Amino acid sequence: MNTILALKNVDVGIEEKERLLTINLSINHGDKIALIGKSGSGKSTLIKVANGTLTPSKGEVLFKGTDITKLNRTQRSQIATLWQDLRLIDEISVGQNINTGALGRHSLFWSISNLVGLIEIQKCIACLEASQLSTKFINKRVSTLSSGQRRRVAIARLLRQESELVLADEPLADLDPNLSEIILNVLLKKRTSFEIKVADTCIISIHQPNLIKHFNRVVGIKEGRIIMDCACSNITSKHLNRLYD
Ligand SMILES: Nc1ncnc2c1ncn2[C@@H]1O[C@H](COP(=O)(O)OP(=O)(O)OP(=O)(O)O)[C@@H](O)[C@H]1O
Repeated sequence: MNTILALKNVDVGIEEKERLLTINLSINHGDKIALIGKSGSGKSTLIKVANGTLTPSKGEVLFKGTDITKLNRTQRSQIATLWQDLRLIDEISVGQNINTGALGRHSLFWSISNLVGLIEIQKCIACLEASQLSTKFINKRVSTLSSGQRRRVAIARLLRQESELVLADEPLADLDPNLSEIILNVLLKKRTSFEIKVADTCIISIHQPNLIKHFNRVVGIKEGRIIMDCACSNITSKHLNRLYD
């Protein structure tokens, strides 16, 4: 099994409130993981630990065998995150925001050029199309967009990173059912007609249990502990009741 990311005996928040407890999770190349659980169960916390921005109080996180805190810039750029709060830059355009997804692969000169004016427009257009946003948005400021449009800009930025691993925290929030299904199919690489490389491996937190059939693995969190980790074909209503009661 080709493990991309491993969380080993991870605890978060011992001194305050416990947010994650004894998390052991191996993510293998090609896994498409639905991360589910009640609000406040620890999904966002797990995603932040998995991308290295939140340091566990105990345990370790390894990306392809290397301690996540010791990754260089190129290795780090292989992990793309869609943040729950999106973290878009209101003052620049949609296209420029999308390009920030590629900063990890480029020089400081490239970053500055992107701030002066939009560059590599074709790549931005491919990401916009994959995110189901019209190219007419490319020069608009993100501050003028609706919440669902902003989320899709963040998804386009995620795709622009062309990473090996995607960690997406509620990418389908604010989206209607039709768009949710299309975007999910893009993130799961089931819809591939775009000029953009999509990661083979992903963890996607969702609040819609009816969508777990699209994934091949389901991880369920309850009160900071993983209480379910299995193939989605094995999930029963009993599992879901236990998770959400
Ligand atoms: N910055 C923080 N400092 C301290 N505790 C936090 C912080 N962020 C979250 N928590 C707590 O950690 C627990 C898990 O929160 P988390 O955001 O990971 O849940 P979640 O499953 O993503 O919830 P939701 O579905 O509502 O987004 C909650 O009890 C929350 O109050």
